[in-house]
Amino acid sequence: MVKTDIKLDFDEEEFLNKYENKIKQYIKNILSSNSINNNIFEFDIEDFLSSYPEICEINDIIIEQPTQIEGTIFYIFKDTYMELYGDDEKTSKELEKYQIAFKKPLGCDKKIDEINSADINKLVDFEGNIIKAAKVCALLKKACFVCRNCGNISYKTIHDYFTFPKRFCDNKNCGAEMSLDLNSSSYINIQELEIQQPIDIMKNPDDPPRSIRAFLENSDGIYSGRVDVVGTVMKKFTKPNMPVFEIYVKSNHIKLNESFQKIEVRDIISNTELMETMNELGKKKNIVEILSHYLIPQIKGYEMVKKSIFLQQIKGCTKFLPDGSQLRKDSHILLITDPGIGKSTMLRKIARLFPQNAYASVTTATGGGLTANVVRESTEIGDGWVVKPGVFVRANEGTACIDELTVERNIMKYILEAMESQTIHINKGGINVKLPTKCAVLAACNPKRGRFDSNLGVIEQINVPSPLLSRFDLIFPLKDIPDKKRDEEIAEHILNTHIETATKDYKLLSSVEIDGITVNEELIKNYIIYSRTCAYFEENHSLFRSDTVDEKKLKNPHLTKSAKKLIKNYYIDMRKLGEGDNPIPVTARQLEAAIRISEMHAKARLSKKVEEIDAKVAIGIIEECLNQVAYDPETGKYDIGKAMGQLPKSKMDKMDKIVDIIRELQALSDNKLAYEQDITEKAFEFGISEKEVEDALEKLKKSADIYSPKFGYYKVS
Ligand SMILES: Nc1ncnc2c1ncn2[C@@H]1O[C@H](COP(=O)(O)OP(=O)(O)OP(=O)(O)O)[C@@H](O)[C@H]1O
Repeated sequence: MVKTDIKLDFDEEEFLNKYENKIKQYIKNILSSNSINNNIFEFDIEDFLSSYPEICEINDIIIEQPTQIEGTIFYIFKDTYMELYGDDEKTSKELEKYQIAFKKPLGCDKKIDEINSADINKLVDFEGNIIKAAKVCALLKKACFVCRNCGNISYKTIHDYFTFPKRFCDNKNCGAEMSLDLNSSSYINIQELEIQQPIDIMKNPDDPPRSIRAFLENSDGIYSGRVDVVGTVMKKFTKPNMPVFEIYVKSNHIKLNESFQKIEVRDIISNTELMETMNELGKKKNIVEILSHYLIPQIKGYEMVKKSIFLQQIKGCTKFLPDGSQLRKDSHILLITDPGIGKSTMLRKIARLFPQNAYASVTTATGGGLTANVVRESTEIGDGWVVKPGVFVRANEGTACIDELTVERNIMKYILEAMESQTIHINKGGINVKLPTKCAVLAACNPKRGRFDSNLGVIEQINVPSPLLSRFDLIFPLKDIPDKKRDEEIAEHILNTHIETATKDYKLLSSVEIDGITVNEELIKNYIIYSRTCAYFEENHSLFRSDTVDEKKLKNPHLTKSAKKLIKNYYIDMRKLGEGDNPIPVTARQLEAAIRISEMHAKARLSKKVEEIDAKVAIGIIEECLNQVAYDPETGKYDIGKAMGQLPKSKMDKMDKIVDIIRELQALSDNKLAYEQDITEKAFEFGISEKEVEDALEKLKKSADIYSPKFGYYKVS
């Protein structure tokens, strides 16, 4: 008879009579075929019941009394282990470090906002996003007690973290209080987490999501991601001498959720009819335009922007270099919009499309809120330093929708790393960790002066430093220019949207028939997942059915010779325009953007190759962008500097000219200073207006190329 070290309120004798042999046989089978990781023996309830369906009631017993059953099963495990591998003192002591973790219990999955006091001491299974993670600490798990009176030694498993363990000698004629021998006790890793209800599984996504504190035993350190947790609901006094408790979850089985696409794709490839529908859709001409149009039905117009956003959701091809590093497949898009044209509506719509898509408005989030924060907060264990994943981390594998984007230089490097290498390194407060940010960025902001001015460079109109600006594949200025026809269309659209949402008689916002196929938001989402993961390559199906998807084996479309030729010729022709003293029209970044967008378009057509049509569309989108942000009306030429963060070359030339004028005037004057009036007059001879002189002097002072030792006078630095 085994004796657990916990006061039992269940009949262990009866439990063992009924189940011990089958549990022992199950453990023996597992031990002989698997190694034990991390000192955790995972008791897979679902797997156990598949071998012993006749005792399915054991699942409910475990759910109702997990702590007691964990103790009993541990001692059965210990007996079995020693039967198999020897029962010497050393093995017995070694085994003290082991733990039992329950996984895949049946019928106890809950949403975080459903976990309450009725679940105390019961097993629950829930999923959520890690919003806070403390550093890994050591927990006294198996306390060793020694009786100073009679020398008796005994062990006690610690389940309740918030009461320090005590023990009295269980020798008959002793009963003295035992003392804790910390050196002979055994410890395990423990990490405190805060896990939040995912919005996509909330009844009302607009409610504030609830979170719960979880203590993860045997943690290797997990700081972000969506996780499945199996644990026991515990209670902790909130205040001494008050019978009021806070609830938390103690767990030793947490699993990073499978990648979202994988779960969705598995549902899709098991639905032959759905796949046939989508393969039919993929064959339609202009399928990309059609689906892009219906992606954000509540916003009228901006078809090119919607197409780019639709393609961004599909993502480029998964490619690895020989050293295993991955080429960025995400396209980042920046919308610079006049007020009130619908950017927030677009971003929120995309953020709600998939669980991996996340929304943040920089006016509320700090820089760390975008990448990750390491802050000191009240924690139950550890020294208070916690990691709080930001929107780029929460959007891993999805899209980070960043509204009101403004970036101060001091946080730029973090965002640059997140967007380019798609990871962020954290090393603060004793926490040193790398978090994945494999997300596309869909950012939007208003121009500083309220309206976008095509004569000015982008960098002059928004608060985004140039190194960051050059990471965006596409920059679209959306201007609110009064236009009778367009205003009528938008007014009609907004009014109809309001009528439909009031009468619930959806037309604009509902599904649309395409050659007998009903296309609604659900189908578009499935289509995006189907094309993004290249599940239309049948040879990929086996990958998605396996436990882990080896992305290196994933089949992707690749550039055909004709597509490659088209992109290369476009790039070379554009570069020719920058020869001599002309501004540089495009750089290699636009070349890579063209490759990524071509791949997205090919996948959006469910094509197994990236063909000329895809390259043409990609070049068209990039040219549309360049026309709006890189075209310099003054010179009539493309100047990528105007778009990607430098001043237009025409403006730079004028500023250089003004510095030359100051230098000349300095040399001619007694006080070696150039008077502003003289600078303006001289500049006028070169066609530089007074306003341009004023702006240039301001910029030159800011960049310390010149300085003003006396009001109205300037000197070259
Ligand atoms: N082209 C459009 N089609 C349909 N609705 C539109 C359009 N433009 C604006 N709206 C409506 O106008 C309102 C303002 O939109 P939204 O808040 O997204 O604008 P915004 O660009 O974020 O404004 P701001 O830049 O000032 O924050 C929304 O209700 C939106 O539906």
